Amino acid sequence: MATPHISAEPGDFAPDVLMPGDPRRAQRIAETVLEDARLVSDVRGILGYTGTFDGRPVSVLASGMGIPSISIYATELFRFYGVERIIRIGTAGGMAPHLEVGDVVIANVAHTDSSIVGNKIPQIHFSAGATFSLTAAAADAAGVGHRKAAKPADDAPAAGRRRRRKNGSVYVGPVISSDIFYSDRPLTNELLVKHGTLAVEMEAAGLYAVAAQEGKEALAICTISDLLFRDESLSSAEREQLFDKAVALGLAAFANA
Ligand SMILES: O=P(O)(O)O[C@H]1O[C@H](CO)[C@@H](O)[C@H]1O
Ligand SMILES: O=c1cc[nH]c(=O)[nH]1
Repeated sequence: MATPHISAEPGDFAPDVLMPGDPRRAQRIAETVLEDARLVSDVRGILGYTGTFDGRPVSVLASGMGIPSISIYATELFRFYGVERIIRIGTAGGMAPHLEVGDVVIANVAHTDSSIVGNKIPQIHFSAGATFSLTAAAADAAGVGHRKAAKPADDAPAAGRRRRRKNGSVYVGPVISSDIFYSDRPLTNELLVKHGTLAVEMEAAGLYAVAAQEGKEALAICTISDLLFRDESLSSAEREQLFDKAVALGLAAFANA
């Protein structure tokens, strides 16, 4: 029983699915992290695989870019393939000044400018939140615990700040899931940072809204691929390959939540 966008048969997907945006990142995760991975869907080049990790069945399916795209794949997996939990393995632009390229953000909530999510329930500003148990398990696996991650003092010199910490720090906090990649809204970005937003990406809020609607579970774990307020970014090849820590946290969350 294929759906319009997934060619797999019932039972082909595991209840737990890792979901990167990029189909080539999905293929790399399947080939380098999962055991005995087999291709279960390739409609539109959106590759889906099922294998095992530490003896537990796990699938990986790309979402494509943006809330409409991830909403289609998440809905079809939850509604027609028995999927219970989806963890997005994304990239994101760092907004908060203490973030560095290579850091990881566990998105406990996702603000959005998307009307699909914002207007989901008439007259209500829908709150797009991750599943608590997955968030807590991912944070525990990262050693972040449930306390706010330590930030460098505001008056520390920038170079000193960078020397005192390693790339690959993990933070738990809000992201903005925007419909606009090439955004020209400096005031909006400044206000989002003032309100504690860590990073910008394009899918988490849509995934959380679909999970809420379908009564399922979801989380987004994003690796910082570029910095909005500093001239630093990864190439497309690096964005395809930089997922190790996020995948490890996602798999730990599936195992321990
Ligand atoms: O790397 P992925 O997971 O696709 O995530 C980010 O990258 C894309 C934009 O380049 C958007 O999908 C954004 O959310
Ligand atoms: O949506 C995104 C993803 C990565 N980097 C950005 O600046 N925006």
